[in-house]
Amino acid sequence: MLFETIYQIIQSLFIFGSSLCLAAYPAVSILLSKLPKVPVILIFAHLFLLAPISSFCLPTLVVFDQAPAAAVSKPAAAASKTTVGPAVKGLDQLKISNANSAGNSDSNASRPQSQQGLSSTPGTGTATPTDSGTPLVKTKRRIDVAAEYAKHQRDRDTINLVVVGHVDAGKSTLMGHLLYALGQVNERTMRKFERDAEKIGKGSFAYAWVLDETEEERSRGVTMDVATSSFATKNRKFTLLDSPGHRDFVPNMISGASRADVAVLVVDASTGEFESGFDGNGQTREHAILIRSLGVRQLVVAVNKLDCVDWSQGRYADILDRLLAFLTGCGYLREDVRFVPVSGLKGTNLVRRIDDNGDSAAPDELRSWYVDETDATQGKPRAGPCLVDLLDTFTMPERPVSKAFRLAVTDFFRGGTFGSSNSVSVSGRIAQGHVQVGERVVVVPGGATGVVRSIDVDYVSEEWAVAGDSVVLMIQEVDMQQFSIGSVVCAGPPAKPIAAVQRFEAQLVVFDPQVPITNGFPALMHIQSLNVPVVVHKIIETLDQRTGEVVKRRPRHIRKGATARVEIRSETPVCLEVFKESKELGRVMLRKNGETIAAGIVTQLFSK
Ligand SMILES: Nc1nc2c(ncn2[C@@H]2O[C@H](COP(=O)(O)OP(=O)(O)OP(=O)(O)O)[C@@H](O)[C@H]2O)c(=O)[nH]1
Repeated sequence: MLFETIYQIIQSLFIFGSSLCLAAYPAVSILLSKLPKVPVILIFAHLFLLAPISSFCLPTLVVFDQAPAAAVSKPAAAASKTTVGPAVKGLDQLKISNANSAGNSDSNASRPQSQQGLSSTPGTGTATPTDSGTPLVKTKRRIDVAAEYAKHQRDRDTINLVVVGHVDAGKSTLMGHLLYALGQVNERTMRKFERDAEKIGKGSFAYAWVLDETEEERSRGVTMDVATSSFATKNRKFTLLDSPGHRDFVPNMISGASRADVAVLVVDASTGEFESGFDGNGQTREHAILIRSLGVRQLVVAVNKLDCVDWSQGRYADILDRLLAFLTGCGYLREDVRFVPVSGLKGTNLVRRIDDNGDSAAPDELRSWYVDETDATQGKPRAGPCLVDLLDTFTMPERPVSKAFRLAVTDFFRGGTFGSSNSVSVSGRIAQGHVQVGERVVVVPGGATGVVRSIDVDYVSEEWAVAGDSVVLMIQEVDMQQFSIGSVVCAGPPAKPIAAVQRFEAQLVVFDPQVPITNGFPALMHIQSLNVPVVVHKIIETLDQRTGEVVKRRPRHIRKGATARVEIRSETPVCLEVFKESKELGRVMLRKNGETIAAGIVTQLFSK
């Protein structure tokens, strides 16, 4: 304070002196002109000296007039344009924020400070310190993802569609042909698939090659892992998950199905083939039960290879009756299940109706009976809907966007599009919530944190993603060893991450195990993409499936088809949610000796 006062007095004296000199200058110069011997140069030198000093003093005075607090409370737009030194408290903070919004600084600077990420919320676009305290997150402005999603929901919402069915039912051929007919595969590629498939004696698999991409799958003519693709119909966008039908690959099929909203169940209508998929241990039954247990409600049944039975209406009707009885018995609603007669190989009834404006090559047998009943009542029968028509009417499932972010990891690998060695790319479907670039996330189990550096949604780079999106997140500042299949990436603090437990209670529906389930029964538990050994530690009680009332307490075993409450223990920590909190992360499936024996929901978690 004292220094300031003295400094101000000196400045005032200088200003007063220089003003006096200026005012007196004309009179003095006349006087000097009469006295040529006086050293005029000295007087001019004095004036020149005073001028710069006073021009320096004036702004300095203005700065000291402003209290530091006033500078902080100024809007950021004004503050970011002021080139005042770092001594002015508060402005250095703004500079960090602006520097962090590289490439976005213009738009950021013009917004009020409250919107510039100056809040202390982690991962919200501020200079978030790392463990070592250094600013880490080079984020863009914080996006209100829920609001953005609400605005663009219709344009961007994608339905995850899984294709299931018994081995060789024709799933890959059907979907490969559909993708080709929708223009997702170009002519040249298709002709190449045909030539190459022909060369190895697998000509009939050419369309399947669109989805079966590995050499082993192609040479064996068997899908082994889930293939992902995408396509759009008039009103819907789909992420397609083509799953394997062979019983050896059911775990892969579960991994695909656990990401699905809706399904196409493909059945082979040819003589004897429908029966081998449906009766006994066929995968038609197992897949239908599995996807229902995983939460899939809406189903299109593609009755395929009808060309092999001359498009027989009787065969179609028989398959429809048998499947409908079975499907409604295992929890599907009649109105959520639709049937369509098709040939994946010939491309019949896939993307066009078989009436006049549609497929001119459609067989007359099919034309004769496959009519749309609603139009028939108006006296002008037209062909029934094709596969794409039915896909187009799937109801968009609700996305739990407002819940805390959770992504169950399906796959992970070091680095990513930026080739950064200290980052890990993880793929999976967002089970709930949303995420954006720059956000801090936590990996469970383990609790390691990292920062989302990039997001790919269906192979397109995006700033944010929401529940239901199939994504690849590149996460920085986290070690690859922190991840495993089944890890769950969660919103960072202060949000509560998912629990990782080794003991929990579940309500199971038991299918048809070879050996009855008793206390201490070992099994393999599937949750999302994770398979983990567990033990049914204790059967608590059996329940009435319809009313939920207790039938028997502490029974010795669980009968086929019964519902029971059990305690399950796992060898390693598993990320789980109680079903009523999260439908996606609260479902479990038990398998034993390659057979699905039970499916259910998590009802309680125990920390120890
Ligand atoms: N005639 C006829 N053959 C078909 C039809 N659809 C598929 N196929 C044949 O059935 C065989 C198996 O087809 P895929 O598409 O590989 O069957 P898939 O269900 O995907 O097999 P997996 O995934 O390994 O279970 C191939 O030889 C196809 O050409 C059809 O509509 N009609």
